[in-house]
Amino acid sequence: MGQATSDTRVPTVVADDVHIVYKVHGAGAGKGSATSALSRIVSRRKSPAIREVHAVRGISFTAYKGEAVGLIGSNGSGKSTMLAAIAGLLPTERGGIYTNGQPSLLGVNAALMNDLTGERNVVLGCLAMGMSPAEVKARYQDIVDFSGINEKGDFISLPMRTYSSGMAARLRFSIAAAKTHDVLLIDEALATGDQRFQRRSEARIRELRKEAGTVFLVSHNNNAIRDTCERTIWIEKGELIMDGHTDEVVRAYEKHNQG
Ligand SMILES: Nc1ncnc2c1ncn2[C@@H]1O[C@H](COP(=O)(O)OP(=O)(O)OP(=O)(O)O)[C@@H](O)[C@H]1O
Repeated sequence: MGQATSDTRVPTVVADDVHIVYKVHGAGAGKGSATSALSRIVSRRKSPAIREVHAVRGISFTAYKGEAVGLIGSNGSGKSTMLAAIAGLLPTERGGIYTNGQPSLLGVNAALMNDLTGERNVVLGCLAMGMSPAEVKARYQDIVDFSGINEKGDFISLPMRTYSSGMAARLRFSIAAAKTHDVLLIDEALATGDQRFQRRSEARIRELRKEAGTVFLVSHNNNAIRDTCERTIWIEKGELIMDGHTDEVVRAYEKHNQG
């Protein structure tokens, strides 16, 4: 008999040689269009009608239940693209992403409705995440309190368009964090909000991890990554540079940025 393996971890996200290509239509093409007039001014070079951006190039990893995984890398390295692909929002050009459980993307662009009040958005957001009306009623006050939206007045009854970007991001996070997620994908949510809110959200992410799922966190804030994730994946130019313990990976990333 061979040696028994004792890996009892449950895989939640498997990325297998993932390639993602954006196809940008109308990049400078089209007779007489504003874009072509503009491109005549800015450049004499003829641009193709469709331009391809190969944003993710052969990334592979497996994430497990109970893990919080940080995604780091410089601007445009492919972190948000990878997150959107895990959420199932972008098709892969090559390779595949397999998820065990429902991924939820909580990002600065999560869909809330600007013309509706914070109150209505909390209810709709919770229903959209699959909560029953009774659950929404039971969780409503906790969500509003967690967001801190009402600390400086009755903002929750005002339309979301009157909120600052930080307030809106806090409300999005609070709605998404009210539910236990199989796979929770967070894009820069911790970078918004004041320090008190950041501490609250970091604590909530730790709870969400204990409650079962896997958390992915994209951030330029290395301290938030250190405090929240014990594993980190570093991406540059769409390629995986390093995948390991957060301390080691962040140290290498910081060293690379200093050099
Ligand atoms: N909708 C899009 N259409 C075309 N190209 C895109 C689109 N979104 C991103 N890209 C390109 O894909 C690459 C990766 O972008 P992505 O937003 O994933 O990077 P990122 O690491 O999240 O960056 P940042 O840290 O600046 O948020 C970049 O070259 C970017 O220009």
